[in-house]
Amino acid sequence: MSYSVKEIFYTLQGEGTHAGRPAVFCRFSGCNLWSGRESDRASAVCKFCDTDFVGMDGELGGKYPDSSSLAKTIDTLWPAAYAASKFVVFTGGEPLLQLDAALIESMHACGFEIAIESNGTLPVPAGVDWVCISPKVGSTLQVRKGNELKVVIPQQNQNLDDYEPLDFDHFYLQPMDGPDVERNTQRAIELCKQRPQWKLSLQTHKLLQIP
Ligand SMILES: C[S@@+](CC[C@H](N)C(=O)[O-])C[C@H]1O[C@@H](n2cnc3c(N)ncnc32)[C@H](O)[C@@H]1O
Ligand SMILES: Nc1nc2[nH]cc(C(=O)O)c2c(=O)[nH]1
Ligand code: SF4
Ligand SMILES: [Mg+2]
Repeated sequence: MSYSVKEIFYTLQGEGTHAGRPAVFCRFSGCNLWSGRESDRASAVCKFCDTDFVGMDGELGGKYPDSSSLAKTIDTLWPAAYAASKFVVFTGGEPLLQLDAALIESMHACGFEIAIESNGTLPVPAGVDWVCISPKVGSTLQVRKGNELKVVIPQQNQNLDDYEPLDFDHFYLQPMDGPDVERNTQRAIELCKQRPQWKLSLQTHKLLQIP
């Protein structure tokens, strides 16, 4: 199968458990919860997205004809002398619309540990090494276990009680970026203190002004 990729870049993971860890990000085009068009945002299931995932016009974006060509391109961004710590994050858009067994196999063959950032509405294929799920109110959460659950707050009609029984190793509250980010951050801090099952996840790449 071919893959539609918006961009591929090497940076530090900004969020969650692996914040600060060098990673190649592969951002797939397209999402099942928003078209990516501003004119559709108000009527989308997910209305607060901070990301342009439309088209294939970013750095190293394009249509990759097969898994080995995509894996090879991702591998070129990793410093060759440090092959033991190869780490790729598949995101989007929604990566589980495209990530399949062939690409997982090709990434492992290149020596990569594989992480995903997903909205949790689609099944996770076998072989993914780190599963981060960020549920969206108004969508049906299919993935109920994984490594980290990263809930963006606040969302209308959100109830953290719905998430606390799920089978994740880490529970994060991430303040929604936008005009109210400071207020949302204070709210996240208060909620973590009230419900210490949760930890704070900041989007450190934005604070650092790196990709
Ligand atoms: C752009 S999404 C792509 C992956 C996947 N579609 C998902 O939603 O998890 C990557 C991460 O950014 C988070 N995110 C998106 N918009 C945000 C915003 N305005 N403020 C804080 N986090 C945001 C998402 O919840 C998700 O954890
Ligand atoms: N540095 C950095 N860390 C990230 N963690 C999750 C991201 C995403 O957009 O999925 C992201 C991103 O876009 N950049
Ligand atoms: S599900 Fe993820 S990629 Fe899709 S619109 Fe929401 S935050 Fe953006
Ligand atoms: Mg991002």
